[in-house]
Amino acid sequence: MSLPRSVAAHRDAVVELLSGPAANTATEQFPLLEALGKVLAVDLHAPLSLPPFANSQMDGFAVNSADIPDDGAKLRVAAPVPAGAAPEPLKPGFAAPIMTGAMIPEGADAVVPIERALPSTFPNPEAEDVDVLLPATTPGTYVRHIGSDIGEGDLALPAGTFLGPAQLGLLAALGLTSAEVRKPMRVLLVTTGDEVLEPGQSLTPGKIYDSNGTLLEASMRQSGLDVVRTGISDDDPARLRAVLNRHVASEDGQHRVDLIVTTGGVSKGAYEVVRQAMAGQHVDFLPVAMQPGGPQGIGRFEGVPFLGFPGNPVSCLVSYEMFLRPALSQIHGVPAPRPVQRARLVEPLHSPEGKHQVRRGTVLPDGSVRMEGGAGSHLVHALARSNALVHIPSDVTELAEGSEVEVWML
Ligand SMILES: Nc1nc2c(c(=O)[nH]1)N[C@H]1C(S)=C(S)[C@@H](COP(=O)(O)OP(=O)(O)OC[C@H]3O[C@@H](n4cnc5c(N)ncnc54)[C@H](O)[C@@H]3O)O[C@H]1N2
Ligand code: MOO
Repeated sequence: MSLPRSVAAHRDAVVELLSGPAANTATEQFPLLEALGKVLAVDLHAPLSLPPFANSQMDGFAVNSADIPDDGAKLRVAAPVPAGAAPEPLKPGFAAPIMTGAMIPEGADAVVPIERALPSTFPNPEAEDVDVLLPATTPGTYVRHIGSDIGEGDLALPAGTFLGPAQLGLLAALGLTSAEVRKPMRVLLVTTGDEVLEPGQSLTPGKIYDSNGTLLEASMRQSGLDVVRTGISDDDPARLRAVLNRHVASEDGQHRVDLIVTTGGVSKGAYEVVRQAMAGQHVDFLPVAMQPGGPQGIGRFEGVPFLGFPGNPVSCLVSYEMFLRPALSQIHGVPAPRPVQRARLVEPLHSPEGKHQVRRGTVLPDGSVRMEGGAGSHLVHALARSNALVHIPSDVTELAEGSEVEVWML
């Protein structure tokens, strides 16, 4: 039996597997919301400045600060400036009621908030010859200057940026309706097992529902991947091979998927469908010194990169988080790596010798971490309560309460 491979060595192998000539350099234009979770293909320069005009940060009075000496001044109230209006220039000695977001009139250089005015309420807009007493202010106070967020022509987002809510919000603020994105990497995801049923079917003795498909497709979609599902494969290797062949069949020399991920059928049972289906392919099945997620398959099926994750749901999630997700981050810059923190254990822990253990836990507001469930890789409920992966290095077998561990925030 081969010696277990270290977690780092297996991650390197996954990086190498996926680092070949870029499978897909094509780009596509997507409407903004459909670009969510995808990667910007080009450097994007701002077509306009933000803010596009100087505007008020407060409800108050737009003034020329030079009109108000240190001990304040009474100014004549000008026509009000609501948000959305293009105001008249401000005359000397006047103060214009102005609302948050409204354009600063020419001739004004500061805003005095309404709370600091006397009286501290806006006059009736119909009333004529009304005065207001205002304190001194300095140029620029409560003014949001044109281009103070980004200037027209400046780099708004570099190529390679992951488009999340904030980035799409920026594109919308710039008036854009679509984005040119990298055609996402396409993954064929196949869950396997005679015992596994689609959720929604009626559960008969000995069967369980497929959680791996949903868990991994959700993980992959969050990382911006395009996921193709085949339905659950039973334990017949010939049928699984046929399914894989159908999906990798070349079109004009182009593979239809960039990566195959399977779950289950990789360990030492009598019916290991994935192992059997890969006979004759350049695929290794090997133990990685990690728990859960020990048994792993890696290689190429008909030339297409292949990863075989073990069948237990938590093993699948941990395999994804420990190998595929970091490899994508390293190669493509997206998704962003999981935030890494240190946290204090609220309880003592044991860990098997020679294996990097990845437990699931909840990082609490005081910086400590509570384990959710035990080490078992079938504990999906405990996983669903967790917000972090808790790492216990392979050379550590005992940790006392209060010990510091590395956690990855999910
Ligand atoms: N004699 C040994 N037995 C096992 C070993 C070992 O080293 N020697 N390793 C154990 C470990 S660790 C793992 S992990 C599993 C890996 O097994 P497989 O990848 O072959 O997966 P299966 O046997 O098909 O399934 C394992 C487990 O997961 C459940 N499962 C499978 N698919 C799904 C799915 N889509 N959704 C939800 N649950 C699923 C399946 O019913 C099994 O309970 O092997 C151990 N055994
Ligand atoms: O490695 Mo298995 O994934 O512990 O259950």
